[in-house]
Amino acid sequence: MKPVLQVALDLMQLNRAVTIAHEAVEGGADWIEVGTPLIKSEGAEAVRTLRREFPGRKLIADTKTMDVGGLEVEMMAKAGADVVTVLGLADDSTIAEAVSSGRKYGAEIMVDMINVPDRVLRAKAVEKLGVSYICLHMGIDTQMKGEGAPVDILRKIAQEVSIPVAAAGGITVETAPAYVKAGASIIIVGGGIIKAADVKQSAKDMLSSMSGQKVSTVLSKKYGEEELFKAFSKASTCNISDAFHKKGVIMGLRPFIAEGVRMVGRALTVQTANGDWAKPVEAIDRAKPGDVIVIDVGNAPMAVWGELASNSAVTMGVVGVVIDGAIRDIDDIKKMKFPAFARSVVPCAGEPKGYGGIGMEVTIGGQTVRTGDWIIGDENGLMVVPKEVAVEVANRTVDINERENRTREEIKRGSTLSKVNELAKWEPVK
Ligand SMILES: O=C([C@H](O)CO)[C@H](O)[C@H](O)COP(=O)(O)O
Repeated sequence: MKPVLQVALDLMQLNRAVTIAHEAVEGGADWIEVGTPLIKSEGAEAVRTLRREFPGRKLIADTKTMDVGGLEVEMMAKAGADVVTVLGLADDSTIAEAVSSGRKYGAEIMVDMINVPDRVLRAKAVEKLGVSYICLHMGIDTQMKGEGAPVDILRKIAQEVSIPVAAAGGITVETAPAYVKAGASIIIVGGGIIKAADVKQSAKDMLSSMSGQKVSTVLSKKYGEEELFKAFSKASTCNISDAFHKKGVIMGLRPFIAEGVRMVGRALTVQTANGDWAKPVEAIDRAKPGDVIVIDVGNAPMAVWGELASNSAVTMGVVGVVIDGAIRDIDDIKKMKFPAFARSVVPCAGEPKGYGGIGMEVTIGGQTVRTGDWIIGDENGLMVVPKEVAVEVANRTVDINERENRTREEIKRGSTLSKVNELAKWEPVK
């Protein structure tokens, strides 16, 4: 049987959700999910509204019920939901009450296995409680660490239960086919559709992908450790700053970077003294392709880097230089389009005496930088992302960038930033 496409309306704003739902249904989406964020922002009114907008179409209220299953299912069923989600982590009595209430008020129960330790065992157990669907789900925050819903677990669940199994969690046109092949009857997609400028086409593409056709997309899957260069190259330092909660911004250095160029690389750190260019230049020979040489010279006035060092760096595949101090030959360096960030430009350099060292932790523009940390720079400025959190920050960065693309599309259609975000409604009351 053809798998069902369920579009998850994970938005705060109900009017946006209705518009996106219509576009998704025009693109062929089968079921409509009132996403958890939408239920938390608008309550049962969101379910009522979407019920009115889509009479006869399967409507899922993603309440993620953890307690008081009977009452929550009653509320959602009365508001028009056909399916209500309950967490697999909930007590059996919560799930049993939800099933009873669903039978009374006309709603089926889908059990969301998010963060359940043994999902196969739990799926078999809840099936006995009378639920109608099992959803193998990797939550959005967990996805940001580069993890998708495990296909092998889905396959095992599908083999062990006789009720339909859904898959959810960062699914894109690249990853959907594997879940269908593993036995998923329902493919639940949020960001992989609702972030698109053209939601209708995105839903069509998802359905094509689910039927086995090769489809390309601008909406990204989540990235792992080995794909961070690609991930950080997809968005600006502004997106990174938003994703990293304004941490990691290297202050006070001037960008000497060509328009539209983004410097992305892993730091190779250097410490030196005023004007001493020995260790900065020796670091070039120790660098790996894709490194950014990051020099701590304590904002000293004499240059420790110039055009010859930049040409050497290009030879070694170094992608840029960051100097908490002075640079020279900036006219030539700009002509080379070699990304450079420095506090000042001067004509004078010092002597190669060899003070300092290579590879140690340094402080640049108020930020700690270690060899291996990610350094990203563009015309907006310079960021450092510690290696330990780089996967999560990179995925959140790409997500922010993609959500902005949808906002931009709605502005293009005649809205404004404050209207799209309903700023007046959501100004903090305290
Ligand atoms: O249930 C969901 C999540 O917990 C936010 O409420 C999403 O609907 C589900 O993860 C599908 O959305 P994507 O992961 O963005 O495809």
